[in-house]
Amino acid sequence: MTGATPSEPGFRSGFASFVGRPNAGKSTLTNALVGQKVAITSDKPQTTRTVVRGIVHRPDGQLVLVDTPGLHRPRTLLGERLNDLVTSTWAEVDVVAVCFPCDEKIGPGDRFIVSELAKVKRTQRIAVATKTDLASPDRIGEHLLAIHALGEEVGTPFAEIVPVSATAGDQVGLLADLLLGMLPEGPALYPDGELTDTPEEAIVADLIREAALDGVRDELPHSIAVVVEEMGLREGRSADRPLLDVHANLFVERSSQKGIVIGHRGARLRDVGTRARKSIEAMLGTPVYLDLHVKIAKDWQRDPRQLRRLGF
Ligand SMILES: Nc1nc2c(ncn2[C@@H]2O[C@H](COP(=O)(O)OP(=O)(O)OP(=O)(O)O)[C@@H](O)[C@H]2O)c(=O)[nH]1
Repeated sequence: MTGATPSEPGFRSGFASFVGRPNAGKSTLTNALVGQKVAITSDKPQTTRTVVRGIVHRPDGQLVLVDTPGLHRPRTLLGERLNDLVTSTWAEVDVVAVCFPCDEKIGPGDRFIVSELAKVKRTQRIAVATKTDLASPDRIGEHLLAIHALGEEVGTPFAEIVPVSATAGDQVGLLADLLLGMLPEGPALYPDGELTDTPEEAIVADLIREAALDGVRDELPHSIAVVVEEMGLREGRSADRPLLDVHANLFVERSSQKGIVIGHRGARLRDVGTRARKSIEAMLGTPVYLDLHVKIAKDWQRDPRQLRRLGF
């Protein structure tokens, strides 16, 4: 199979999705497999709102990773929509890989996800024990047994259980081999070299949101949305000195939150802008002028009209 070209028999292609409780390491694993930062990571739970696809290109196949938000008990309209998005994604992919972080015990949240997943019939499922670098070998062994027991308990045993560390790069290649082997034979779905089909605006919005969330300890984890209003190369610049103009709005729910985001005399917003600009530049390889405004969209998580406007 190795060495097959995208049109040859033996070439495999398809979709896989990482699921798991918030902070399980799904985005980091997607990035490690793709080899470039495409999905946002954050030490705050539930930040992955956009479905971002990372694409792993190999001589013997093409693996498209669909990065879904974490499933959680819905408390708002946004929460319900996110859960719908998660389950409909599961039914459309070839493999779902459930991530269980080694530094945390299996809990009711994991059981909920696995029993929801058991209802999706066609999809193959494997388990990934993530963050092995944070646990002792004994603890990892215990964790693998607990994952196995959970699969048995819900009546849908995992086809494989793979321990990995995305940050240390441990077993990431093996996981890629395994996922690829589970895909059907078929031609490449995306052109070679393409890493993601998410519009650049969405990636840029995620990077700005990531910068804005960073350091706001517990004040507003779920209350920030970013919309890129306009993005384009500035006219009149020579080809060797391009400048990308990005105009974005950062939405919060209340004026108290606006104060937190902006900071004393705008210091925090300036800092967010600088960090966001640097990560956009690193991602797109072009100098960026970032024009960032903070706006209030009152209770946007509960308002269908606002949700639509903000792209949910
Ligand atoms: N030490 C270690 N940390 C990791 C590893 N993978 C992820 N992390 C960290 O765990 C945290 C959560 O990782 P994410 O990849 O954002 O988790 P996620 O499952 O996508 O989270 P949500 O978007 O909230 O669902 C981040 O601080 C990561 O840096 C790993 O292999 N080792």
